[in-house]
Amino acid sequence: MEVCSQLPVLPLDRPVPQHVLRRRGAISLGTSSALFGGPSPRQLCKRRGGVSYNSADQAVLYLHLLGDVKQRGPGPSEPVRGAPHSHVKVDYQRFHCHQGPVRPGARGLKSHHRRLSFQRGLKSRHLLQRPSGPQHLLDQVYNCQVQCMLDKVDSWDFDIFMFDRATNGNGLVTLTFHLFLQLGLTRLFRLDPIKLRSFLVMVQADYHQRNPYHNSLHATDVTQAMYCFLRQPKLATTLSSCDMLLALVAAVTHDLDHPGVNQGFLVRTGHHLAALYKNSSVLESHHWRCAVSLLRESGLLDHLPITDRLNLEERLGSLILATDISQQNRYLARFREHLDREDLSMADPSHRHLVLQITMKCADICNPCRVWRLCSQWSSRVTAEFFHQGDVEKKHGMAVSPLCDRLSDSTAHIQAGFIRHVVEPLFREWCRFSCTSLSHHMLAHLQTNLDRWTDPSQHPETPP
Ligand SMILES: Nc1ncnc2c1ncn2[C@@H]1O[C@@H]2COP(=O)(O)O[C@H]2[C@H]1O
Repeated sequence: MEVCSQLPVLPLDRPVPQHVLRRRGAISLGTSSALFGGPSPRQLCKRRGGVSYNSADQAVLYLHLLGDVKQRGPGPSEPVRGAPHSHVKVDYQRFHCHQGPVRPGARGLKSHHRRLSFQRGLKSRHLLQRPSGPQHLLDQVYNCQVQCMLDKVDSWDFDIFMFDRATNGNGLVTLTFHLFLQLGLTRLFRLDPIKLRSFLVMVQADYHQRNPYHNSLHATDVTQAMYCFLRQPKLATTLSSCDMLLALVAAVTHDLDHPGVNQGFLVRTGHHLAALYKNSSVLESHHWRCAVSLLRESGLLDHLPITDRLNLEERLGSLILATDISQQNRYLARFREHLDREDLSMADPSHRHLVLQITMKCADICNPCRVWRLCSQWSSRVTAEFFHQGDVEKKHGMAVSPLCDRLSDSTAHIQAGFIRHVVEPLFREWCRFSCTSLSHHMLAHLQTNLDRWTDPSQHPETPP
């Protein structure tokens, strides 16, 4: 396993700052006693130093030791004298595979598991399993299921909820990594697969899993939709590889660090982000800046010339900002004008960019165009998030935002309005631009779903 060389080292004798803990995680010294099999945690604690890991790199533990330390590594346990102020890198995978000083179930290992994230915990458990156990067979079943699902990742009826369960909540990383390979982007841009994975792990972690709707599952769903759109002939034959790269990165990052409340809430509560972005496209600007910071932190594009990187970052911003739903009419009017004049030229980079913005918008709000089985789940999730915001507003004596009052709004009513006024106008234009079987399929689902939402016999609580 390759080791990232440019990882920042935690300061040796100062406490780990909270922001470093959040991004990189930290493991107490107790863990290192399990690793070295030697001194007790108490003894180690007397020494200064620490153990850290990078949340993006699941294979390596970093030990920072001060003083004269006897170390027994995970391989043949020949004692090694650490130099004062030594900084030791430990191959985390070898640590788990090697059964030497560490026994599964031993105290050190248990505490180790506790401190790992869900994602990393799963991975390490997997590495510890014996090849012949029944759990291992279950893993095989899940791996096969994931592979089978990925083979159909271009299907509009792709069940993202089942995929997320099959990947144990790691759908974003698994699916996006696969799509980078599928589109040949990893090879074309000479992307380091480890950095790509690190980037995606950080992206997934920066979505709030407690949000019913704006979480990593939504980002995965949007990325899968984006892939379906990129495969449409109008795009597949005209977009550059750079456009494709941008489109995937924008889709997967477009709601990063979403707080689960809307811009109006942030403005009215005087949130610092609202002040920072002057009450305009507050959330989208934040998602974009988070995306840029993770791109830079992962070093994914570091090998590209700086001008190309800056240009990519700017265009990424312009795609993410296009998802601001309050600006929909502006984008749609421009798109419609081109379609009416029939002057949209995919050879023109600025026209291609507008098309990408519209594609991004379609991917973002395509959930009502999915088959009912999927669409209804998204509807429940988005309503749950709206109503939760309304509950918070009521609790603090604020005016309840539109669509957020669980006493006077209903899922069916919200969905019917959203489909009629927002989704349908956008997808009608999209269908004019890309008149394919997928576009007709989406419009057909949209109509079926609208019929169900507006059928009073199915939704008796719907206001007339
Ligand atoms: N099924 C849906 N029903 C109602 N609103 C939705 C639905 N899907 C998406 N949205 C809204 O569309 C918005 C698109 O931008 P956001 O992700 O910021 O927030 C999203 C929701 O407010």
